[in-house]
Amino acid sequence: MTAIDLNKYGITGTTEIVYNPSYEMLFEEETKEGLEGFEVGQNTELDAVNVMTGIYTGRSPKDKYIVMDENSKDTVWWTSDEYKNDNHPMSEEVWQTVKDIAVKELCNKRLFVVDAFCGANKDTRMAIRFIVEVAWQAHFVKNMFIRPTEEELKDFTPDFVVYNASKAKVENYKELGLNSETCVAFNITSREQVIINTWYGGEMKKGMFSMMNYYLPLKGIASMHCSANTDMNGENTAIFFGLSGTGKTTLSTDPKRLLIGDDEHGWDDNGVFNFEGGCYAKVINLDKDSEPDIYNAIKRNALLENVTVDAEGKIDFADKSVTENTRVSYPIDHIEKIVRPVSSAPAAKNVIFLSADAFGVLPPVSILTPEQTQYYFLSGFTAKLAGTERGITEPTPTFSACFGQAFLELHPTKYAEELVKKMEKSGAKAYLVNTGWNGTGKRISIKDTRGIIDAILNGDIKNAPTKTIPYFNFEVPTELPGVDPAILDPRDTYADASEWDAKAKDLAGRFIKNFSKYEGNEAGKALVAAGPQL
Ligand SMILES: Nc1ncnc2c1ncn2[C@@H]1O[C@H](COP(=O)(O)OP(=O)(O)OP(=O)(O)O)[C@@H](O)[C@H]1O
Ligand SMILES: O=C([O-])CC(=O)C(=O)O
Ligand SMILES: [Mn+2]
Repeated sequence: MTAIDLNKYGITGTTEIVYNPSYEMLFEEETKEGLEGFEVGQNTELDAVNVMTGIYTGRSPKDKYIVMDENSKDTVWWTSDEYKNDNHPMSEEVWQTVKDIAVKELCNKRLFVVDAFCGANKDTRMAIRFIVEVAWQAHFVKNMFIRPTEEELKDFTPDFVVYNASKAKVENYKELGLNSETCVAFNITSREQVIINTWYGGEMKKGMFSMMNYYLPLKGIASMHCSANTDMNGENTAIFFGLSGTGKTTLSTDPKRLLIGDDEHGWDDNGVFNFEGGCYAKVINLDKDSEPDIYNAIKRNALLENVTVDAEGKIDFADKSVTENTRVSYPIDHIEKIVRPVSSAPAAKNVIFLSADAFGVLPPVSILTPEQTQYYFLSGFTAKLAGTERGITEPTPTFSACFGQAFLELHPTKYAEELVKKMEKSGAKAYLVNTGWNGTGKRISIKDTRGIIDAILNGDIKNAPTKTIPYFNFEVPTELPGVDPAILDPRDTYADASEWDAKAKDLAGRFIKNFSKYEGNEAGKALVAAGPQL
């Protein structure tokens, strides 16, 4: 076993280091006698362990901080009154205090240390060292990040260190001017992340994604919250942007194509590459027949989170009593059709923006002009359903720049600039795909959406007859093979088209209002004409 010295991080008195545990070892650790509380894992009928992640079953953006220092002060896109975001500044003094809390928590313990990579390309990847107390957190990062070979581990020198002190609390947070006892802080200069009082693994996954989003665009590489796949020859690459729940994981897992990755990618002069070594799929209401590949990926070494499991290990995927955000992480090779051995492929030819529109306004597919591409990328629209089940209340519109505002460390226009450059070079076309609702009150079926995606990827959409949708000026096909023609013009899904009209005007107004934050400069102003018009 590689000798790891934690003293240099200030972590002293370590009783044992479990270094890069094997999957067998993780299974033993997660299910061994004597574990308590949220450390307990339970094996299930699918032979994957399920864990409860604790109070936090999702990320905590209000507790996210970045150290403001000489290096970061003029580069990071800080939150401001004009444009609020999740990049809250932290002073170097407060950073030292929270780091001390984390280090103290990790002293005199038996710890798991996982060394892994973020980024499939050797020249731009980050070597990350995760120091955690909880076995399943080690399992989560082993699944989600790129697992080094024995050879790579021999001379592994971390570029970034993550101190996960999920069991600690920032007791004096008020005094420190922080939001709560929970803290997720990044130091871009010393290249460290500190996590306190949240057990949720997504803070490590999306934390390192945020760091890639900082470092890569500054090197001229696009860094994107998207899934990606390519054809069986590894030639016709597509990327799928979208906020949570819009279908990145579902639609990129396609038995006809090779998966590159389901959530985080870079795009450099050689093409599109995955940051991750695994996938993180939603499992709420997971259906074996409509999503066989994801279902079959749930086996030994996959890790379920917050799923309801009975004493015999029987899983109830329909139960959302713990959270709607039930998940499974699995190493990417649990999916059969993937790009091997490195998760990368040539530049994308098709760029798809996924939006789950709960207003029932957006067409299921729109062909975007280059200007519309920029406008809708910067807008990053999706809608969440407020009410859970019956009696749908108000849909909640979300405008999240670049379909991933929570993870952007630079100004959104920087990501748009890099994407446009790459798209121009490869001659890529962009489409806006509504995976949400229409006038029927039902969600557009996965079958119809898959038919639309197929038509984009095999070029059928280029030969389809089209029409223009008012207010948005979207060009939409009127027929596509394998897609119900009655849904392609959203107005046709309403008993009375004037209903669509009223909702469309309302949504157009929301876009216009949201976009005003980009109108401070000439480039932003120039894009207004590409957006909805009232
Ligand atoms: N037409 C549709 N297209 C895509 N997904 C759909 C559609 N209708 C229903 N769904 C459901 O919506 C969910 C999409 O979730 P998915 O995990 O693919 O989103 P995601 O974009 O990967 O989110 P995250 O960023 O949180 O991982 C799935 O549960 C899927 O079954
Ligand atoms: O990490 C994920 O896949 C879920 C996600 O996008 C988020 O954290 O908002
Ligand atoms: Mn996903």
